[in-house]
Amino acid sequence: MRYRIAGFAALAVAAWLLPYGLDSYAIHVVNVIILFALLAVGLGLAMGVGGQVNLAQVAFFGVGAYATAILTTEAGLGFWVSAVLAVAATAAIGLLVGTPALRIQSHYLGIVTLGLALAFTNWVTNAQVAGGAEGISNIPVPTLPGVDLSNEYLFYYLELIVLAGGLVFGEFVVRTGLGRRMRAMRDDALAAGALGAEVPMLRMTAFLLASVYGGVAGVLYAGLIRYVAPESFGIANMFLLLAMVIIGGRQSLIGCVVGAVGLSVVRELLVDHPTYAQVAYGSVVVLTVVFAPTGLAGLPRRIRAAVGRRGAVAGRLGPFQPYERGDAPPADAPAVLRADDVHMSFRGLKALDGVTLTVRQGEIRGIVGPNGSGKTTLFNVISGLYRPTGGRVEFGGRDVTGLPPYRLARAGISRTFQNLRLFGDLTVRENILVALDRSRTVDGWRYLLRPLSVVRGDRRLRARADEVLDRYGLTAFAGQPPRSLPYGTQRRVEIARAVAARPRLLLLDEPAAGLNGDEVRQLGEMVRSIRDSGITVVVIEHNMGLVMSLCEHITVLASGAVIAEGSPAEVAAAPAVIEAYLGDSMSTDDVELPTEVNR
Ligand SMILES: Nc1ncnc2c1ncn2[C@@H]1O[C@H](COP(=O)(O)OP(=O)(O)OP(=O)(O)O)[C@@H](O)[C@H]1O
Repeated sequence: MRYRIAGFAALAVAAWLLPYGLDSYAIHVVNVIILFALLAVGLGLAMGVGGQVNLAQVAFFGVGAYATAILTTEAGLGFWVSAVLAVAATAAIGLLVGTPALRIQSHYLGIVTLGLALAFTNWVTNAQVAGGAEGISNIPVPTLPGVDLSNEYLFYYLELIVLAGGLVFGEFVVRTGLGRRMRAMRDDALAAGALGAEVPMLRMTAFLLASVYGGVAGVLYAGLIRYVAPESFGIANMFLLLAMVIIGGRQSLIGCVVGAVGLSVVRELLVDHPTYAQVAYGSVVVLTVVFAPTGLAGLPRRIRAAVGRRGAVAGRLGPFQPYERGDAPPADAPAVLRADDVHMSFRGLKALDGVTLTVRQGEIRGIVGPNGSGKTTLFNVISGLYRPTGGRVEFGGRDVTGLPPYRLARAGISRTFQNLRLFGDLTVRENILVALDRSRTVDGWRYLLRPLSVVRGDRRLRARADEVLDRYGLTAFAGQPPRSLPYGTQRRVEIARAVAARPRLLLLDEPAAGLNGDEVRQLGEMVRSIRDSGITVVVIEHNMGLVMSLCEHITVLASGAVIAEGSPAEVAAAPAVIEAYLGDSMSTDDVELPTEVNR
């Protein structure tokens, strides 16, 4: 830490002294590089942190620059008033460009944002108000009392301060709740939603952040160059910017700056050889993607991980510390969950065919059935991943049919997944933090206006996360990415994460899959303790030994319909169940299933 602070201090001093060694051309180049760095940080926030492909970043830059140009020259407003309006306009455009992200993702989103960016260059090339192909000149010099900003040496310091502010703010976002939820969404949007992260709002926030950085860079560009023309905001610069972010490392904001500086220097060196320049950028990008997919900034971590894998001793999984017992629910406890005649069809295939089910408060309910009988689909409907094609789901007496996962999670439904959906690039502690964090994305204004309250809130969450880690014996792995852990430990992290969301109803999808005998026994104790703390549990499981010993009630599904329900003994004796898949081998005192179902 001390080295890091010393490093930053040395860098700050070097940056402050830099203009003293530069001629007037070089300082101009540096000023342009800083603008690219600011753009790259914005792009890094949207793409690297939020996982949203955004090929409109240079268009945001253009909107900021053009809005400043138009407002100062045609509307006659002062530079700074125009600047504020220009950034607001860019933010509005950013939200507009982000709207498609609510429906489409990955390369499709890339195509749409690129299309919108091209539409922008087309518009400015043809619109009279934007000066057509000639652009707009005579933008006034920004005024600052006592500072002559027509002097590029002084403009450098303005840019430097803005870039430093942008970096600090970006890092602040990345390392606290908002950025953590965005990173969780990037790693696994589905799991993030199931833990209460408001995925649509987070996607819009990613575009909002990118556009604000783009807008600010645009304003500075207008003030620096005092002339705007369409070619500065075209596709060539967009790809250059993209290359900067990929080379530097999109998941690290510092990496984005490094990429911007590095590639700009290469561009400057190759300025007399434009043909080779394009080939050079392309080659560097390809080499980076192949040999350092996390970019230059990711290299130290990869090296550390590689060395650590050889040398370090893995931490030990501690024992689970049971929860304190809550009050036992009364015998006539109300229903927490009610599914009423739920249907779910996939292009004609009936995965659920009129499932009706009531789960009372304080129960541990087992859901069993042959492969493909609709168990996971039922969970997906209850947790909002699928909107049922028919029927109704009630939670806590309220109709919640078709609500999005994040709303159901916030209402008190939490779940795990059959194939583990941990956030791979977050640490174990951060995985827990995402679940603990209930702040609303719309409260993101606090980052600007009440940053200290954000910091305090995050500190409280971290203390609670440490308690959760301690209870589940995971403290030794707190700082590690989950994928480095043994499978059984990962399963435990997922359960800890689901319970950290403080649900009233916990859905566990095959929690014993892949566990050894001792781990299954521990799992049983864990689930019982979770229930005793006051959380109702529904568990899908193929391990019949576990189901029979753990669940008071079992629902059996076959071909998407409930074929039996009752106590373990009743279910085991039901002829329909035996016929459906359990076979004669099933009885209450012989609970092992044939190997193909006992996994
Ligand atoms: N998204 C989907 N698109 C198309 N078909 C689906 C989809 N999800 C599930 N199905 C189909 O619905 C049926 C029920 O699947 P589901 O995963 O719910 O069964 P399951 O009882 O959980 O099975 P398993 O025990 O193997 O996990 C299967 O035939 C499956 O192929």
